[in-house]
Amino acid sequence: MVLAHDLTQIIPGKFKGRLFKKGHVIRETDIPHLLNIGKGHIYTLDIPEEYAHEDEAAQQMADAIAGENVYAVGPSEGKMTFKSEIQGLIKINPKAVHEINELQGIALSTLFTNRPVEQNQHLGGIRPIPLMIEKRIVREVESICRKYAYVAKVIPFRSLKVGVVTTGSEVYEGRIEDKFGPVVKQKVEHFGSEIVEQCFAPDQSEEIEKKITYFLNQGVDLILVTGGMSVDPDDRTPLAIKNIGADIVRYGTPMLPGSMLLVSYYDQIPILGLPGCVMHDPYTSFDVFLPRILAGDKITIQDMTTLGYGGFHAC
Ligand SMILES: Nc1nc2c(c(=O)[nH]1)N[C@H]1C(S)=C(S)[C@@H](COP(=O)(O)OP(=O)(O)OC[C@H]3O[C@@H](n4cnc5c(N)ncnc54)[C@H](O)[C@@H]3O)O[C@H]1N2
Ligand code: MOO
Repeated sequence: MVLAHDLTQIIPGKFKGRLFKKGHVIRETDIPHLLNIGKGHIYTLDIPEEYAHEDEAAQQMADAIAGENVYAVGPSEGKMTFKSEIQGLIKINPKAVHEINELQGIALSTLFTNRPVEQNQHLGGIRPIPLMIEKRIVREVESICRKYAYVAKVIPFRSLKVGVVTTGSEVYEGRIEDKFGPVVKQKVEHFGSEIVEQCFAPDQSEEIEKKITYFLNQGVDLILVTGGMSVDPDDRTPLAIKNIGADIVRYGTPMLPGSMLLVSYYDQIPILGLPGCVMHDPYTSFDVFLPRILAGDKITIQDMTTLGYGGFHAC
């Protein structure tokens, strides 16, 4: 007899995958292996006209869901897996995902939207739950996908010229070595952008303003001002950003770490005030907004205020 679907073996901690492939002709020597994974009975294939086999349905739905720069691999065990063609920012439409999952017998699972992804990174997967599913349901998935501009896509990062102003009299006067520059450089370069120059300023608003203005005149695409973001009398960065006339989206971000982050725009140029934790903690609110800015998103106040729910990252 011919197997109607893939058969899965799970050995905890060691293996989870396909032991027998759909279409395999079962031989006598397979029987002990089948019994070892608990299969005393198997399905043979007799699909009514109005139904689609899980593999075929998964493939058809994956084609409808995969948008720009997303491709799908499979089917394996009735599932198609989405992957990214490029490094970029993933955009998932949660409304569409929820609507698809409300259909009987469909499981679509994705990453959260607005996360950076690497080339070939797994983004999600879709499978019908039963072995066969009504073709009508598959068509409904396709029509939901047509209704929205996208369900899943990846936006490439732009290559921006970035200016860094590092504040702190202790660094400016050479009392301590700058540790902020290398961290910010590594993060910016990882996404394919470039720090054109790093300037240093003491804890004086006018000096910080001069350096920000210098970068605006240089025509950089993004300005990062490091340190001086909290409450000491020597923390002058928010004042300096305000004084040069930038529109402050928000000073204070409900995420830990990174609560003292400031996002602002001068014309279209984003100017970010980065608190000390960005230098110290591996994942902060800066890691949320940097990839979005590089992908061309304009950061809104809602983007910032909604970060609190789920925004606690052990700080
Ligand atoms: N009473 C309060 N204390 C703190 C608050 C607060 O709201 N109330 N916020 C905390 C948060 S959150 C953060 S994050 C930190 C740091 O904020 P700052 O951005 O103001 O950091 P600084 O005061 O400029 O420096 C703190 C620390 O880091 C060293 N530093 C700064 N820049 C550099 C550099 N380029 N290279 C090496 N080291 C650097 C600096 O010497 C200080 O030791 O504030 C919390 N506290
Ligand atoms: O800006 Mo601070 O991270 O909340 O540590």
